[in-house]
Amino acid sequence: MRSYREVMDAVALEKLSYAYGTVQAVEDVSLRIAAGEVVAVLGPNGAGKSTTLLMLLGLLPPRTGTVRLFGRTPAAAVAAGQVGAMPQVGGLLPHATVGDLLRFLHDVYPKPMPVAEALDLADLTELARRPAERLSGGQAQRLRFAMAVIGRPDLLVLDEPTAALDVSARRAFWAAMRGYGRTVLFSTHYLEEADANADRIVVLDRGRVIADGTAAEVKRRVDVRTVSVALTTADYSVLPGVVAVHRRNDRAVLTTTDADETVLALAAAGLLRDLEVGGADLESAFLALTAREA
Ligand SMILES: Nc1ncnc2c1ncn2[C@@H]1O[C@H](COP(=O)(O)OP(=O)(O)OP(=O)(O)O)[C@@H](O)[C@H]1O
Repeated sequence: MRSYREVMDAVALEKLSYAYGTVQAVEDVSLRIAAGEVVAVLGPNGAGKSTTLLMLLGLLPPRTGTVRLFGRTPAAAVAAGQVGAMPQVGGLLPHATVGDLLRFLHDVYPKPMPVAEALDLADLTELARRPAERLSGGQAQRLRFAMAVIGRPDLLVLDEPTAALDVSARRAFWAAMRGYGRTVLFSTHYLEEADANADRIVVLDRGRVIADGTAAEVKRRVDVRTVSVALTTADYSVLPGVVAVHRRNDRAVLTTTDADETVLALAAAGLLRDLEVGGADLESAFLALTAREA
């Protein structure tokens, strides 16, 4: 029997796994997303983000595990018009105009939004008569977004929606996404982007969920600093807090999750020469987190 929660969650992934031949792409991923949440799936290249989203959409059959969207199978939820997706790449009919493409989709869905509303949401009103082949990369991406939302899906799934967009195109895209106001699941490589646009961040690495929480919680987990001292032959990797050791010229550069403990241990071991302590930026903190789980 299905639990109440399972019926109510927009997304319920239960112990999902997938392998391409011998490559284990996704391993034992369980995830629940409540209706209305905006969730980012964050991870480095090859972490398993796209594979997870393909299984979620019913486009790839899981080796093990189950997917439920609003308590239904992905196929049933998609057929009911509850799911809109923006794939990582996707052709647009080149000669059709922006308006034509949206009008066509409008007539396909059971409860669509007016074409004018989709144009407005994606900031494409001025470009309605433009053939799709003459859109810039950022404009084409906004058209894919409009095509994903025009059916008024309850769940929007976006796979790296801003890959290859410049800064201003990214900003316009996220403004459009935030205007939608329903359950959104998107994947990204960028911690900053997840932080700015999601209520919750799920960090995936080598096919597994390694962190799941609000941006503040995930950032706290990746609150790392660099401690550097004059290099000796000591084994720095065993010191408390240390997650990575780099040798740079005549210095040992330690990435640590607890700078105080690391410095105290360096002092106790007589290794405290020429100390420098610095902050790590968010991106290197995220890299340190994914490296630590290796
Ligand atoms: N069609 C395929 N055949 C073989 N291996 C694949 C295939 N697609 C993905 N993989 C492998 O599965 C793993 C997970 O890939 P996936 O595309 O899901 O990761 P990702 O997090 O979306 O990566 P990216 O950020 O690069 O898009 C990687 O090791 C990848 O090389």
